[in-house]
Amino acid sequence: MGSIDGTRPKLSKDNKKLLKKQAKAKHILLKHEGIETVLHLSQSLVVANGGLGNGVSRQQLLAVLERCGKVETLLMPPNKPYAFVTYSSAEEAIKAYSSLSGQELCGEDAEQPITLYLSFVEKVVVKEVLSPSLPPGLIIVEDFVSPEQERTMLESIDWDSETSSQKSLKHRRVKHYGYEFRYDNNNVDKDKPLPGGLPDFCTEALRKCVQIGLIKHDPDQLTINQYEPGQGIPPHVDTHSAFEDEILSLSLGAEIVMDFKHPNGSVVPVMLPQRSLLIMSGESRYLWTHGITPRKFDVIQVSEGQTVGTISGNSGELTLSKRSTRTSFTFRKVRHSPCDCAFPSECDSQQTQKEKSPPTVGELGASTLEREYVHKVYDDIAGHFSSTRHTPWPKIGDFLASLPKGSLVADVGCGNGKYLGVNKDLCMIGCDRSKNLVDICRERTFEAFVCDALSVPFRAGAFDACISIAVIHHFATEERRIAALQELIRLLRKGGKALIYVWALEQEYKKNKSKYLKESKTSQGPSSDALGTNLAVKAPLPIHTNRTSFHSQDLLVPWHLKPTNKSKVTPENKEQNEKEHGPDSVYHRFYHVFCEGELEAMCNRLSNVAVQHSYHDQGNWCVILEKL
Ligand SMILES: O=C(O)CCC(=O)C(=O)O
Ligand SMILES: [Fe+2]
Ligand SMILES: [Zn+2]
Repeated sequence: MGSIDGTRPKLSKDNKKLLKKQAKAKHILLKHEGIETVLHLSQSLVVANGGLGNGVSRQQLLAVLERCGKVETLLMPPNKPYAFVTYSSAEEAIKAYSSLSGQELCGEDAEQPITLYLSFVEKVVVKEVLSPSLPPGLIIVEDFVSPEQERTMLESIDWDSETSSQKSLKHRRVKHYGYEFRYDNNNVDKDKPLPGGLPDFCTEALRKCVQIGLIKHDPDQLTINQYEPGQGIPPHVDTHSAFEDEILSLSLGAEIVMDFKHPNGSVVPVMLPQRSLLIMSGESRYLWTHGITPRKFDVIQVSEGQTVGTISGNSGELTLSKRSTRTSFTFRKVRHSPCDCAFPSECDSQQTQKEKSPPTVGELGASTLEREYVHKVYDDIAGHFSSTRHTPWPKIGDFLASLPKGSLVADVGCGNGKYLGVNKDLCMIGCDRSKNLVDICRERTFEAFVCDALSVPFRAGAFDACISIAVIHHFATEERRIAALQELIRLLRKGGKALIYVWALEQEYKKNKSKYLKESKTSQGPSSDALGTNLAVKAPLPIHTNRTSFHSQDLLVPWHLKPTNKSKVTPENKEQNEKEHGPDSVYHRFYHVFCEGELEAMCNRLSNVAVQHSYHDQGNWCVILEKL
């Protein structure tokens, strides 16, 4: 406000801008990270925009901070857009606060300079995560080949000879020997070995593997992957039925961090030093995915002697390492009989056998089921349903708040439009299968239209972000759930984000009951046992008792319709309702509730996305995806 009382010194335009930006940075820190800044002076500061996540390295930030005094500690949490510095005295911290706030810095990967904003913090608290241990069955042998051998091997690759076994994939260059690996079916043509077998320049390294007893099988397939900085490979499990247990990967040319993920969501970043050999076997080969995040820098440990293995979560020891060209030699042995590993959930050999038993909900059955038990029901209960859906969930609000101003966002399955208006800085468009719900959105003056989530009439890559809240669990088969996911991803531009929520089988997580279980009320109406309606008899699926734990993944969930202002009960529609849904007006919605890891595993099967975050929120499994 343009104060003219003359008591306050007039701030320059630049100063005002700085203060405004600083206030905004403080607000974001508090809102997203729970970091509380203080007004009084202290020895510690938070440096907003000075984090590893901003592409700022420890060395770079230290150099700037040390101009103002002696730095006692500098904590840089992995992937975060801030760092914490503690000076040996408050005077030094004050000096830093006044001279560095608003200062521009060119990050290591800078296209644009970033601006630092400093604020005082009482004390520095960062959740220290214990250094994870390596996934079981994973071994790294350092200095597996000599620098001379490395050079010979790299120089011997004939990238120029155009063969079908060499492809320039979007994310990296590849070349196959022994057998061609097909990226369309993630398998090899076992009866079509490539002429020439494995090249001679590998013989020495392979002999060493056998000699020191590292492997049981002699590899007969080699894939050479070459990654430029910024390139990677999506998380995957090498197809069980394609290759035997041990998979070897020799890292040449440069080090890189490979991420291993367990289906329960835990991620273990593993440093693969230059000239090291990685051996994946057992659980690490069959159950964990491995992948390389496409980026130009890795977060690594500064402490010397820590060049191999897992990266600690200790933010006092982390920095960035610039990637350079890495060439990996992945050796595998083609499998000629079905896999009988101990991890059937990830095993394609063991799944095919399962799929031979008759499906419970066939493809044709699936769309009929969805029509009767999802689309029609939502249309009938729209008014009442909408009256129970008003408060946006905080984490979904946070996701929307994190998107840049002006982002174009699709809410696929928007229901009553609960999220369409939560962030006025976004341009949001909703769609839903239920016309009555879409009408409610329009009454609320939101942009919304009717469409099916399997086919959203927008051009591919049109959106900066998408949300899919409580939608995918309404599809009756896995293929349709994957198709819905793919459609969502199709809408995203490269680098675009999607937030997905599905209902969880596990309604109690880490000893906490979800809101759904806690809200158990006696007024919830009859339990499933009392529902002897026609529908229940026709329904091929178990009927769930509301506010209790789930006993099956595919089920019908009752909805007890109560009249609302919008859906006034007239004698006529009461009669019609009772005819169709029994005297209680109980409707049933089909759900497939997801078990732990299921949503993430589904996402990981898609080649063009990376799961950025995966969590449990109020009885839902949730992921944030980025389109690659
Ligand atoms: O580059 C690597 O080390 C891994 C390559 C890989 O996982 C694959 O080709 O399946
Ligand atoms: Fe692999
Ligand atoms: Zn298997």
